[in-house]
Amino acid sequence: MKPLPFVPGARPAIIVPILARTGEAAARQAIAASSHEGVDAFEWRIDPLFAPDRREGRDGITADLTRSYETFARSRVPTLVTVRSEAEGGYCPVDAYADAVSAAISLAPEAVDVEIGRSGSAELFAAARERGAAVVASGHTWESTPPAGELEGLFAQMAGAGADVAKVAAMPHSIDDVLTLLGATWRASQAHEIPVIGISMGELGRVTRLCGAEFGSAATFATVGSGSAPGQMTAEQVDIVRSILLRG
Ligand SMILES: O=C1C[C@@](O)(C(=O)O)C[C@@H](O)[C@@H]1O
Repeated sequence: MKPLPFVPGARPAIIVPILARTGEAAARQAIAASSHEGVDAFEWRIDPLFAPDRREGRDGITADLTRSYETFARSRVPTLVTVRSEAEGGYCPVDAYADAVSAAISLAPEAVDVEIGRSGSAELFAAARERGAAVVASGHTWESTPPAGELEGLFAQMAGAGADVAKVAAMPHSIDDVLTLLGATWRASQAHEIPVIGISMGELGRVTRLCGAEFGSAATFATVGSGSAPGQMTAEQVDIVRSILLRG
């Protein structure tokens, strides 16, 4: 288990997703979540601001982002800013994706999520680097869990593209799928220099959110309040298991 470049400390990180329709609501959630000691990073999911039913326009969104990010920047907790596209289970239309990630990068957060499967991802990697943000490359398969070779190929593609962190999330339909994801995560953690994150979603995959670090995963997404994906557990629950596994 390698530590994330944007999180101090070597223990598996607890990342709390912040998902709200406005920047102001997101900032309020971040303030509430920062009082939990076990929280190592926020993931501000800004894609709801780019949803097709929003009417602010790009200038209004930029103003909301900039104003609200001040709260994140003042926090002791580092922030990963994520735009999840509609293609991978989020709210941002694919044709607005690159522009939305550019807006995320211009906030100069500690880290930015870039979906490896979107066109223009290489340029976004470079832009994030230039701004000093670590790149968390990501790939999600919501329908099923691909075979181990494909999952390992995805991790390798991310590492080869120069990501600082490689993250893969897949939906299981059986315990075999969960084991496939855990095995691929373990082998990727041994094969690449960068930290990897492997998540099996839904009820079946919950064990990967609690014990993923034992299989080489550097972080887990856990909630304070509402969550951002099926199967997420509370930060409190994950923190208890983490301290048991670390024998702390
Ligand atoms: O990539 C991920 C992982 C995730 O999908 C999960 O299953 O916990 C939650 C998302 O918010 C995040 O961007």
